[in-house]
Amino acid sequence: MTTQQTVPHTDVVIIGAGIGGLTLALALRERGIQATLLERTSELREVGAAVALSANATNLYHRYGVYDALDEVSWPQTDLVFRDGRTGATLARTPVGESYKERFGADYWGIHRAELQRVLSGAVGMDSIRLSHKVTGLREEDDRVLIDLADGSQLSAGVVVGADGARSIVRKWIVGHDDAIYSGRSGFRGIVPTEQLTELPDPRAIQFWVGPTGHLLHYAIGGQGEDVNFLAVTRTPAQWTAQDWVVAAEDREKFAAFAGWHPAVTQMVGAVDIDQRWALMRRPPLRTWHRGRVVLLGDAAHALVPHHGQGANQSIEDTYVLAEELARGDLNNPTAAFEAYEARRKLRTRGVQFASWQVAEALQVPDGPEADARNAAMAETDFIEDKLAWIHGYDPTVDQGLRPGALVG
Ligand SMILES: Cc1cc2nc3c(=O)[nH]c(=O)nc-3n(C[C@H](O)[C@H](O)[C@H](O)COP(=O)(O)OP(=O)(O)OC[C@H]3O[C@@H](n4cnc5c(N)ncnc54)[C@H](O)[C@@H]3O)c2cc1C
Repeated sequence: MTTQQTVPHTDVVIIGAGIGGLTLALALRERGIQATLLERTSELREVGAAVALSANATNLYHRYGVYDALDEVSWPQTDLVFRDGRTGATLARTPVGESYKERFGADYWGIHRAELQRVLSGAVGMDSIRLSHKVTGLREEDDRVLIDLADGSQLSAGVVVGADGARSIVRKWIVGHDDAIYSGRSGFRGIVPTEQLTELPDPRAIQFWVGPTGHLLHYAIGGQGEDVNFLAVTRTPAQWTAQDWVVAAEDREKFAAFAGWHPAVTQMVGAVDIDQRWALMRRPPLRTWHRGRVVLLGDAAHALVPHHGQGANQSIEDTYVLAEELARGDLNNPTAAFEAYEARRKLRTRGVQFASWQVAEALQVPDGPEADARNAAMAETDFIEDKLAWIHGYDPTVDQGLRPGALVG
C-alpha cells in the first residue's frame, strides 16, 4: 500500500540537496518561503573533489548570509595562468587576487565540495532536508504534484523544483526522454597536498596546461590553499558506451594523454591513485524549463561541460532569480513566475553553455599554425577583462532584460 507523506510548513519541495538545491533553500528563506529538500543519498557527502566559484555566484552568498563561513574554508586564486603543457612556458597570465575582488565585489574561490555542502546544509538546517528520499517519478493530480519515492511512499506538493543535477529525473519527465550527448572528452579528478607539488610553479593560482591531446586544469583549495584540486581532460574515448557517466578506470590510463608533458603535470597527475574516469556530457538547450507546477534549476535545466568552471556558478545564479520570481508571484499558480524565471535565465545560461563548449576546443589544438595563432592571441589577452568579465561580472540580481527570443538554438 502506498503511504502518503506530508510536507510541513510549506508547499515548495526541492528535489536534490546539491549546490543548487541547498542554495535555493537559502534564497527562498531570505524571502520568507520555507522549502523542503528531498535528497536521494543517506548523507550529504559530495562526490567529485572541489569546485571553483566565481564572483557572479559568490556575491550572492553575502546576501544569503554564508559568505564569511565559506570564505574561511576557501582559497582566493592569486592569478589565472595558461601554460604550454609540455614546455611549461607561460602563454598568458592575469592577476586575480585583490584586483579581482575590487573589480567584482567578491572572491574567486577554490573550495572543497564537502566543505561547501557542510556550510550550506548547516545554514539550511537538517530539519528541512530529508535524506534517503530518492524520487522515482512525478504525477500531476488536480492542483498538486504527486512525488513517488523509491521506498514506495508518496509525497504531495504545490510547487516542485527539480534541482537533481545533470542526470535529472525531473528533466526527463519534462523533456520526455534522456537528451545527454557525450562531448568527446572525459576527465580524471584528484586532490593533492600543495607541499607535495615540488615541480609546480604558482601553486596557489588557477592554471591551465594545454596541449594537443588534453589539458590539465588545477586550482588551490582550503582555507590556506593547502591542497590543489585538478581535472585532467583527455580526448578519449571517442565514444561513451557505458550507461554510467563515471566508470572504473585503471590508474595508468590517466598518463596516456600526458606522456612527455612538463614534470609539474606528470607529478600532479601521478600523485594520486585514480580509479574513476568521468564522462563530460553535453545537454542541448531546453525549449522549456517547466511543466505544470514543476520547474528545473541548475544542471537539471542547463548542465555544462566544466571547461569554464561555471556549472555550479550558473546553478547559484538561478537560485536568486527563481526565488525572486516565486516570491513576487503566486505559489498557488506558479506558471507566471516560472515563465519570468525562465525568460531571465535562458539566454544567460545558453551563452555560458556555448562558451564552455568552445573553451575545450581552444585548450586542445593540434601543434602547428593553429596552436601558434592561439598562443599569439593569448599573449595579447587580459583574460579577466577580455574573456571572463561578461561571466564573472554578471549580476543576477539585476533583470538585464535579456530574452531568449534573440538566440538561435
Ligand atoms: C569534472 C567536473 C568538474 C567541475 N568543476 C566545476 C567548477 O570548477 N565550477 C563550477 O561551477 N562547476 C563545476 N562543475 C559543475 C558542477 O559540479 C555542477 O554544475 C553543479 O554541481 C550543479 O549543481 P546542481 O545543484 O544543479 O546539481 P548537483 O550538485 O549535481 O546536485 C544534484 C543533487 O540531486 C540529488 N539527486 C539526484 N537525483 C535525485 C533523485 N532522483 N531524488 C532525490 N535526489 C536526487 C543528488 O544526489 C545531488 O545531491 C564540474 C563538473 C564536473 C563533472
